[in-house]
Amino acid sequence: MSLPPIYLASASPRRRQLLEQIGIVHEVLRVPSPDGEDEPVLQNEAPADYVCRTARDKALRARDWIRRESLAPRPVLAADTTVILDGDILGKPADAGHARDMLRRLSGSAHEVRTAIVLDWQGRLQEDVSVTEVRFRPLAEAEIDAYCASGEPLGKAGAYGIQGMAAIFVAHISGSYTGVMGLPLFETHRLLRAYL
Ligand SMILES: Cc1cn([C@H]2C[C@H](O)[C@@H](COP(=O)(O)OP(=O)(O)OP(=O)(O)O)O2)c(=O)[nH]c1=O
Repeated sequence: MSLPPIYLASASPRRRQLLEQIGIVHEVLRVPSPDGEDEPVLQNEAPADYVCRTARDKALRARDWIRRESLAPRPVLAADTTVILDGDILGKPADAGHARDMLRRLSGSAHEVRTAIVLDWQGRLQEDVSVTEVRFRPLAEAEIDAYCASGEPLGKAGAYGIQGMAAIFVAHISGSYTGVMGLPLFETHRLLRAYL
């Protein structure tokens, strides 16, 4: 069944690649964001709420941008990926030192990766979320250093990319591999098929 073309409101090359993988015709919408950093967490906001709110905010910023720029109306897809360890949100690392701290924490234990997806069409927001448990084997200091020096942790939630060199850290996953990468394809296709 063919789906209409959509806007992908994301600067993430992974999300574009994943959407291409399942043949969804799309145009990348580059909505100017306040800065390239993670949105602040609100007081007493649970990680599960944070990831959904952030994805909704991205979709709503895209809605405003389409209106302001008088772009052709089309469904908008936005997403947010967050790594959660012991109830703490591990966002994108600010620098290599920050990445090293996160990887030390992830070493030898299991964490959760949540990716919220939001579809905005005809004035209504529809959302879904994928939840994946990822377990890292214990990491040696030297491999954490080498991984940080590679630059791969930057721009990625939790300071790693499962699709890159960090694949060798991942002992087990339970959930959605594409969700960890940034766009859960099963849930995304299901959402688009249900509402478009
Ligand atoms: C855990 C993990 C995250 N990531 C990436 C996916 C996301 O790009 C990023 C999480 O940041 P997000 O804030 O979800 O997304 P983004 O800022 O990169 O892009 P945009 O808001 O414009 O859509 O981390 C991986 O590529 N691989 C992984 O294994």
